[in-house]
Amino acid sequence: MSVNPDSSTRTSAWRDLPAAQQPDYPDAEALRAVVADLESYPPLVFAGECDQLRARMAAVARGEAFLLQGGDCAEAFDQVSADQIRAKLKTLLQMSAVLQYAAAVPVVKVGRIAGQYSKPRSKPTEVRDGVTLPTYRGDSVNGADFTAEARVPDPERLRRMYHASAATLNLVRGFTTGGYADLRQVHAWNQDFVRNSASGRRYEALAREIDNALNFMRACGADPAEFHSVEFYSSHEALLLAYESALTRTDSRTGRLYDVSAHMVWIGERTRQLDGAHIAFASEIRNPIGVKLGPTTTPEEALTLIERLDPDREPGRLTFITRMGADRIRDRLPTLVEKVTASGAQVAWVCDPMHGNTFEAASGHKTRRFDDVLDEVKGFFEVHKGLGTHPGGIHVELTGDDVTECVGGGDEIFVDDLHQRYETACDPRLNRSQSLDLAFLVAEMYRA
Ligand SMILES: O=C[C@H](O)[C@H](O)COP(=O)(O)O
Ligand SMILES: C=C(OP(=O)(O)O)C(=O)O
Repeated sequence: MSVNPDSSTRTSAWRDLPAAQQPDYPDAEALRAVVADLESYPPLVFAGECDQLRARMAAVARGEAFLLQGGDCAEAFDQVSADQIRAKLKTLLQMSAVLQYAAAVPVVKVGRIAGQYSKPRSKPTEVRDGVTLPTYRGDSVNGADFTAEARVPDPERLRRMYHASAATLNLVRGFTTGGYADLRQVHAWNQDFVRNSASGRRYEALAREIDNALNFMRACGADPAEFHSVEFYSSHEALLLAYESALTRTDSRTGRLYDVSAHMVWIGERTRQLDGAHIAFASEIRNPIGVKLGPTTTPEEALTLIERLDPDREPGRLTFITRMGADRIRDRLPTLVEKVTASGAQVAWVCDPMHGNTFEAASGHKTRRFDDVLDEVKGFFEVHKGLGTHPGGIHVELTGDDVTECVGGGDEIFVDDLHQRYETACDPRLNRSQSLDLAFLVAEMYRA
């Protein structure tokens, strides 16, 4: 199929370039019709909010704030429910409270949420019991069921992605501004969790301290609006260019193009080719942009990415999300950071400790060791401390549910437990307890 639907008015350079990891739609006309509809739909976010996030990310790049970016590896259409969205949000709010209080740093909160429906894959096909079918590429592309019918890419799924994103974002906005995210709720976020988990109990002790601090401030007459709601932003991988491009709009204030499918989008490790369509697309939009950098990234590539995506060297515009693997971060990251810093660019450096640490357990489950995740974050902090640069944040795959997908953590999950609640649509996520453990440990590292 072509990602070059004629109906678009947003002609741009990316359309003539090779686009990796795009679905092979059997019906080009059906794709064109969906894209035309998407082009007419209202934006999911406002350009002004993207600018606000860019300003927040500029503080991260300058070393004045910390990014917490997290959520599902792959959102799924059948999981757009109040319970699941609330659980994810609660986990992120708890992590953020830990970081803000224990590390005393402003936290920029960004979900992998309300649009994270598309997955780049290592292989185009999957084989089970001798049967070969196209690989599952996320609910925005095809179905996860292992049947020939489910695996056919269906452009109607792009429309469902838009509606699922809109419903999710609507609830997220309700939760974050309607009282649920009020700091007075620090205990409520933990209520269902505290009794049976060590990290829950540790959190509860911290929540009591926050409560005391709030009471003290209130007694002093200070009760700022910032305590009653939370700035929360959405993000996802800008993978499907037909969708992302259909959701670009010209901002009436500035005349610039924004991808209004999310506040921030990132370009993945598999699609960041310098001469490819994804980088060209990202260079044309004004949103804050992330780029994943794996262990093979050369300093020259990083510098060219800066040239393409942040030619004005604007702090907050570009975030490098490194995902090297625990065994390589101390070796690969220093040169990249050194050369980028020497170039004068002020990017935000963020650690994704998940994607370089995946392995297959004997049971066949894809998993990650909590200790490897932690070790990669430690390596990230060590490198930045050594170079005098700012460890700007973490980017994590997590869920608010008590799944058993990653091994280890304080409430330890063993390899033999993986089958119990292995629910991810793609890669293994930290569960709530592991996420909180990570937040406490990161707070300690940041403070140190
Ligand atoms: O989340 C990232 C990728 O989509 C995922 O790691 C790819 O997994 P695969 O190697 O099973 O295709
Ligand atoms: C695919 C992802 O990561 P990466 O591009 O780093 O492999 C992801 O974050 O979902």
